[in-house]
Formats: sequence, C-alpha cells, structure tokens
Amino acid sequence: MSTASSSDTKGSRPEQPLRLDSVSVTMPSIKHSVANADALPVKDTSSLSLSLPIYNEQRVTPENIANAGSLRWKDISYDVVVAKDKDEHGKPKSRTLLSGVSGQAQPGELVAIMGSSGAGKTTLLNCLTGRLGTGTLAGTITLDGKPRDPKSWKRAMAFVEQDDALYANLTVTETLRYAALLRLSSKKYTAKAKIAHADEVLESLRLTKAKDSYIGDGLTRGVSGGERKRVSIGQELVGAPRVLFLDEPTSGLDSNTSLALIENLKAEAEKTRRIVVMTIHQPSFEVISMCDKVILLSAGSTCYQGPVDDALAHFASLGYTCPPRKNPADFFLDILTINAATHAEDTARVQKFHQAYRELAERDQEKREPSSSPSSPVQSTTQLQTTEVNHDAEFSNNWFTEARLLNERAWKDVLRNRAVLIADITRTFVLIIIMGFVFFRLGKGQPSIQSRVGFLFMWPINQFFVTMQPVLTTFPLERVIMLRERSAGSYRVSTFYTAKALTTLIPNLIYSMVASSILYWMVGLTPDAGKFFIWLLTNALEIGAAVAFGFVISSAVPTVQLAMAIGPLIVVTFLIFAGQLIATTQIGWWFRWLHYLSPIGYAYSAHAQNELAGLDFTCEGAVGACTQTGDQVLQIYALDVVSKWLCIGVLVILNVWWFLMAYGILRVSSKPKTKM
Ligand SMILES: Nc1ncnc2c1ncn2[C@@H]1O[C@H](COP(=O)(O)OP(=O)(O)OP(=O)(O)O)[C@@H](O)[C@H]1O
Repeated sequence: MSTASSSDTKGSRPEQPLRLDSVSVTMPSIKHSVANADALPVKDTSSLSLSLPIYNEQRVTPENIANAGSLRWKDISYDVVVAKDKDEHGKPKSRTLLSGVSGQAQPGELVAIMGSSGAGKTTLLNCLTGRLGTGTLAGTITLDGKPRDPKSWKRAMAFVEQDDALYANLTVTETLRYAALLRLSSKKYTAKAKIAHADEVLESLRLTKAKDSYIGDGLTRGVSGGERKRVSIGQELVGAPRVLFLDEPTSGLDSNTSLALIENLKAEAEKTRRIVVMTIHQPSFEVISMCDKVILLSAGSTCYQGPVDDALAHFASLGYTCPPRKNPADFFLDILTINAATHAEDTARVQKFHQAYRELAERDQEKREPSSSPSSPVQSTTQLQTTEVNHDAEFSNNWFTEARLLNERAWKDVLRNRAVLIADITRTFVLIIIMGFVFFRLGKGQPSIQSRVGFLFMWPINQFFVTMQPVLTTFPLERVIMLRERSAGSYRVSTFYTAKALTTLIPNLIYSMVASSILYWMVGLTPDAGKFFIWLLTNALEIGAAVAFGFVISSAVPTVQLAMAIGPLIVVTFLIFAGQLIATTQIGWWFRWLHYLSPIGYAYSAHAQNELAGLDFTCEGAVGACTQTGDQVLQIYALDVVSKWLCIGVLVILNVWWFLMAYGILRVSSKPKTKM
C-alpha cells in the first residue's frame, strides 16, 4: 500500500506484463574459463555490451528492458538490541531504527535517500542490500516481485561502500579488468569479452585519461579522489548488477567532482536501465536536480518519496514552502532535522510529515489498485526470472582460473610495491651485516660457546619477528578487499588464501635463504653440506610458521591495531619459553605447555643440535672448567630434550596446523553476511 510515490501518480513508467517470447537471449555455447584474453578465441563480445548489462549475461530487447521489474520494499522495520539500555527486568532493550518504511525504485531511476544525520539512511540502505548486523529485520523486499534470493541477490545487486578498498599498485584498467574476469561467468564469456566489457565500463565512467594510472595510497601518489570513487563504482558495475547501491558516494569530494560523479551515475542508470539507489548528505542544487526520486527520512520513517518538485509541492501543501533560490536539499534537511534545542517542536513537525506521507501513500495506493498491490505488478514481470537465471551460479570461474587470476593480481601488487621491496631487501642486508660482523668467524675457543648459542638463539627470534610483523599490517587491509569481493560472490576463500600465502611466503623464503646462507659462512658454523641443508630447512620451516601464525592472528582480529597489539605479545611469550631464557625444568607446569608451542624454541633447539652435536671446542680462553664438546653444551642448556628431527617434525606440524587454522578462521569470518 505505501509503495506509492508521486512518480507513480505521474505515471512516468507504466508497468506492463512482460512477454517472455520477446526476449532474445544470447548465450554463447562454447564453454571454457579463461583469463588470458589475447590467447583466446572471441566468443561473443557484443553480448556484454555496456548498454545491455541490466540482465547480466542475457540480451534483452529495449522494450523488454523498459518493462523490467522494480525493487520494492514494504513496511520495513529494523530493531537492534542495545546492550547498555535495560528494561525494568534488567534485560537489554531493543531500539527501533526504522519503522514502516515503504518505497520502490524503477529501472533506470537514480534514487537519493536523504535525511539528517541519524535519520536512518545507512540503515535503510543496509536493509535493502541485506548487509545487516545482528538486528531484526521485518517487512518485505522484492525484486521483480519476488523476495530476494540470498544466492542470486549477491550478484543481482552491487554495493559501493563509503570508503574505498582497492589494490594500490594496480592501474585503473587492471582493477576493472580483474573485477570483470573474476565476476563474470567464464561459462558464458571469453576472457576477451570480459575485458572488452571492463574497458567499456572504464570509458563510460570517463576514466580513459586515468586508465594507466596506479590507484595509489597514502605512500604512493595515484588517481584523484573522484577517479578513485569512480573506479570503486566501476568495479561493481563490471559485474553487471541490476541494482547499484551507493553509500554517500560524494562524501569527501568537492562540488564539481561530486557533480561529475552523479552525472555519470545518472547516465549509467539511464543507459543500462539499472536501478541506482544512493544515500547522500547535502547534495548541491545541480546534484539533487539530477535525481529522479528522493526518499526523505527522519527519525527512521519516511517523510516523503518521489521527484524533488513533487516533494516541494507536498511540503508546501503542508505549510512549509521552500524559499526562492534556496537549494531544495538544504530546505529538506532544515525541516526534517530534529534539533536538541527545539526537540518537542521538531518532533511534532516530523510526525506531521510521517502522517501526511502515510495518507498520501494510501490514497496513491487506492488509485493504483489493483495493479499496484505489492505483489501483483511484479508477478507479471517475474516470468522473466532473470535474476535466478543469470545470477545464481556459485562462482564465475573454476578453481584454477580463479587461483591464477588472484595470484597474478597479488604478484603484481607485491612486485610493484617498491617501498616495501626496498625496505625488505635493505632490512635483509642490514641484518646480514649486523649479525654477520657481530658474530663474525666465531672459532672453536671457549668464548665461542656462548657466542654460538647466542647466535643460534637470536637468528630464529629475528626471523620470526621480521617475517610475521608485515603480515600483521598488510593482511587485515587485504581482508577488507576480500570481504567486499566475496560479498559480490567473486571468488572462493581458498583461492584468495592460496594467492596470499604464496605471495607472502615466497619473498620471505628468498630473503631468509639468502641471509641464512651468507650468515652460515660469515659466522663460521660447521662447514658440512648436510648440516648446511638442515640449517636452511629449519629456517624455511620457521619462516612458514611465522607467516602462518601472522595469518592466524590477522584473520581472527578485525583491525591492524588489534593484530599489532596481540601479535608481538604472543611472540614475546614464544621467546620467553623458547628454552634459552629460562630452563624448561624451571618453568611451572601451568606454563610449561607454552614451551611446546614455541616455534622459536623448536628452531633454536634444531639449530643448536645441528651445530653443536659432535663439535669439539678448544680450551683457549677458558675461565674455570673447560667445556670440550658441543654435546656437553646441549646438555647444559637442555637443548637435546627433543631430538633435532622431532623439532623439525613439529615445525612441519605447526606450519600445517596454523595454515589450516588461518584458513578455517578466514572462511568463517569472511562468510558473506546477508540477511534477507
Ligand atoms: N547497531 C546499532 N545499534 C544501535 N544504534 C544504531 C545501530 N546502528 C545505527 N544505530 C543508530 O540508528 C540511527 C540511524 O543510523 P544510520 O547510520 O542509519 O543514520 P544515517 O542517517 O545514515 O546517519 P549519518 O548520515 O550520520 O551516517 C542512529 O541514531 C544510529 O546511532
């Protein structure tokens, strides 16, 4: 009943039953999944023409597109439990953020959700997208008259969040092309067709000038703020969604850039007949004039929905006239805001607006009966069932194609990150110089015993710290990108994880192998091929454990700050219980288990046994008793309690366990949370 708006009363787009026989569907028959466009035969690039993506992967004739179904929401309410507010029984109270909100958006429309801060704009957008927290959602939301299906909905819609999450070291073109390659079905399109589509999106978003620029970040200069936002939008558009949601797309942009962006969105909506719904704070006159419809919210309820001019006429009829030359957006905010100082007066006014809109919507509804009842118009269009036909595939590519694309993208990002590469290489050589010259050519005298043990303890600590620390700072940020791309159904967790693990492990292994090899000879450890190999193997396994452990922490916590607080704390614990600082026999039983979890301890013990077993020392420089063999040293430090091979075996187990554990945590924590 309350889905009516003045746009309906104007009859701007009558809904007509859709005849399925008039829809020409182009479904290329060759099935294969590919990434390298140049290596491929072209199947049907034209079928992905930008002007046709509304039905994602189907060709639809213009008149059928015009008849396509709408997005409708009816009596939406959303309640959350607020832990700190208690009722008379001491139970947490629930708070209603939205109540009785109804509305609709038609294909090709640009719809702006407006209201003062706290009015419920973002909450409504989240209800419509389905990306909700733990609250309770009531009401109905339909696309083509059918309730959203969680499986197909994530591909039928796209959500551009307020803050952008993009790979800094990819160019604009690469960002959009990877998005297309990952999101569009390989069963239906060749890589070439997908790339052509991405390039078309790039052009339509007027990004041609910036196509070869890197996205950039705080460290490296990249595209401008407006271009960055357009790339974020383009990334979603390449998936050819039917509905595009945007949360405050103009925030942080100057007025000209905002205007250009909204012009883009308007043109996009018109050209593709896509529904575009956005929240917007304080649009300029030009921006608000471009919106086909505004949804005005205050205190979690609708005050008006319809074209701007109709809204102005509606409020004028209630005694609130927009002064001449005043921006309607500012006027709406003025009359919809509830200020603390004039709370009672403002609340009464807003309630009057709620009531007036309810009555208007009911009248509108009656006029439109029976065709506009919430279910009937849409049932007529559901015959097409495009959403289900086109968006229901679990993933667009097979596992190997996905893994290859994600690896390619991740390697580009790693190898182009000059600052990090230079820092890592410098760090490796500084460590070689410091450690190598401090522990240079230790010899076999008595003082070399302490120095040897010191080096064999310091090196694993060093390796663990310098490897794990960068994982803690980079992984949570990439996880944000992954969560967003997974919400759009772009790929599996396993392929992302494989790419991330390889691009983290391989560089770290290279740095470690180079440093460990040089140091082995600089320090003067036993020149024996077998021992040298075990030294490298132990170091490699420790690097694996450090990366895996970094993944465990960063996939379990939501922010870099938390990861950085927890990570070093645990590593210091590993260090304390590694067996050098306190003898295992002196650790209380309640703490002793920590010793058996310490990868640093196992690496230290394996290194010590590898180096000291069978080694003879001279008594040169002895003060008091002379320790003549390495085996005696192992006994003094209790470093042979767990055998060398068992230490190596446990390092293998820790690698497998932590890599799997991180994967499990990531899988659970990255499950797209859609509430329908
Ligand atoms: N999970 C939550 N628990 C409790 N209150 C919430 C929760 N989420 C939102 N709110 C409250 O609901 C109201 C509407 O929030 P919402 O973010 O939708 O407002 P908004 O109109 O988007 O505001 P802004 O323009 O400032 O972003 C606010 O008062 C907010 O504090």
